[in-house]
Amino acid sequence: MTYLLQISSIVNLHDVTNIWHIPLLLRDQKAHEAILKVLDLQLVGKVPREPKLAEWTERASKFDKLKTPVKIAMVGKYTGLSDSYLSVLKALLHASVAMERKLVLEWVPSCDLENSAAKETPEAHQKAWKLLKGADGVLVPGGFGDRGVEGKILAATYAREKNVPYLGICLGMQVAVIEFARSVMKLGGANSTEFDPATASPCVIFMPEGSKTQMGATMRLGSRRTHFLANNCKSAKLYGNATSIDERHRHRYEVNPEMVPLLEKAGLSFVGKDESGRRMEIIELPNHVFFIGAQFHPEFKSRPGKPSPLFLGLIAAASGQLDLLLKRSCSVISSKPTPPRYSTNGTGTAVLTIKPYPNGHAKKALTSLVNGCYANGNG
Ligand SMILES: NC(=O)CC[C@H](N)C(=O)O
Repeated sequence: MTYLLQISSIVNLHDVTNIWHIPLLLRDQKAHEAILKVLDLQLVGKVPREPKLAEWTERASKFDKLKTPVKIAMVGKYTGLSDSYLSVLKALLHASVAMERKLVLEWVPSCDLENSAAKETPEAHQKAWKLLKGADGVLVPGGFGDRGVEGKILAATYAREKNVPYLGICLGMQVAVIEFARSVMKLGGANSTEFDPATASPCVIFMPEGSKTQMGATMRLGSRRTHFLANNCKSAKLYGNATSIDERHRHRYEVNPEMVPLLEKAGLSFVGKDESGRRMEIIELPNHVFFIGAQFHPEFKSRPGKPSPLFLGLIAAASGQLDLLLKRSCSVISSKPTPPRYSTNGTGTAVLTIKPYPNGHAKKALTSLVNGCYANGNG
């Protein structure tokens, strides 16, 4: 069979400084017109509308110009395979762009932080700790299985004790709870039953409605509602003083509701819960510069022009801009929500000029944002 390919249907995508330039290359070569033609979606007698890419263009070109770095240590298991954490990586990039910082990501294999690595692989151990200690912020992403968990717990201890900004996602929140129980409440053997089914202090447990024998379709998945219980907490402010938010989930274990009163008494705040009030969604340490854990995955809803509020908070805290961000975020929300908008104040510092969208998801792309830039230029 012979296909006739129209010359107008051939586009050339050469290497660009960052991936956000690609839609612009497509537009320049009128790829949108070719696609509409092939799909027979052209309006008769009308010229195809030009794609609205002004904000996108601004972001793509500013992306290339960012200089001030923000260094984030990503403490995980598959640090050799960045694609395993692609959504997290992109969410960090979106937030860095919004906060006008060049993202420098340090991959820290959690196993290498563990005490056993000091003997077995001393060089890797030293390197991992050097990377962690050199970072402006720490992120512990989601994960399954016990390999490297003790290293993640050590990273949480480090961030808590040294007042280094910390964002824990799903497993990253669970390890922060385990760490708090062990170090602050002195419950030495505290653990998740995922890693130690016989632990005497099960601060993270298997969810009652789950099934251990049937792995398919038994996870708590998808979009669920979180209700904020304290509106003076950082996360509620970051979400524009929202009373509730919808974020996406993917987990089998949860913070043990029976242990919550004890954890709270010892100083850990559970600021977001599900509608039943028994399922913990967000933790915070009130006296820490930024120590937040979320049972959900905020990275899944992050977009280039509307960064996830929790990622924005991490990057803001890691770059000394959190106070400013929170001050603006907690101003009165109008009945008609508007997206957060930033401009520069001439010193390269981001200034939030418009109140955030209450559910944390801006309806349109942020304007006046200078770029964040991940080292490989991809994003
Ligand atoms: N996505 C995750 O991080 C899951 C965390 C943990 N393994 C659980 O199933 O609850």
